[in-house]
Amino acid sequence: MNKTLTIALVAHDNRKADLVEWAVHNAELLSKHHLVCTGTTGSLIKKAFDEHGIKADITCMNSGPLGGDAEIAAMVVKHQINLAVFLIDDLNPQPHEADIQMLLRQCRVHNVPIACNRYSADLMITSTLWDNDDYVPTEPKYVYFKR
Ligand SMILES: O=C(CO)COP(=O)(O)O
Repeated sequence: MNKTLTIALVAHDNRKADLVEWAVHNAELLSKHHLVCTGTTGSLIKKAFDEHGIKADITCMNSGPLGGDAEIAAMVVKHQINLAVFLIDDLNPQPHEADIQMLLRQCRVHNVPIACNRYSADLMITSTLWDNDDYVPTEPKYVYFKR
């Protein structure tokens, strides 16, 4: 991929091992991009990258329950995120469910690709569309009533 992307990486506690493993597996590619993570996810990815001698540009926001998802959602709204990988723990409740839904919703509203499993993440980071200047993503066509 020739473009430099800003990629959000977020995982719930029970999915962090999975995301760290995925990030290390794809470190060569990820190290060419800017990574924005929620606090704990980012510190674990940094640690794993350090252990493997991988240099990467990683920005850590607040921890998810303390507003990290909300900060990344705000970046999505401002079109500062090109791609998000969000491994959600679908089997346990989270105290900040509202923020999680907000991040997912803002990615849908602003047409930001978001992978919620590793298979989707693999497909998204290997897509040739990133470098295809003729490809223009179709925006969602919402019909809504203005109040
Ligand atoms: O809770 C999260 C996402 O909803 C992740 O936050 P942390 O990476 O800080 O654990």
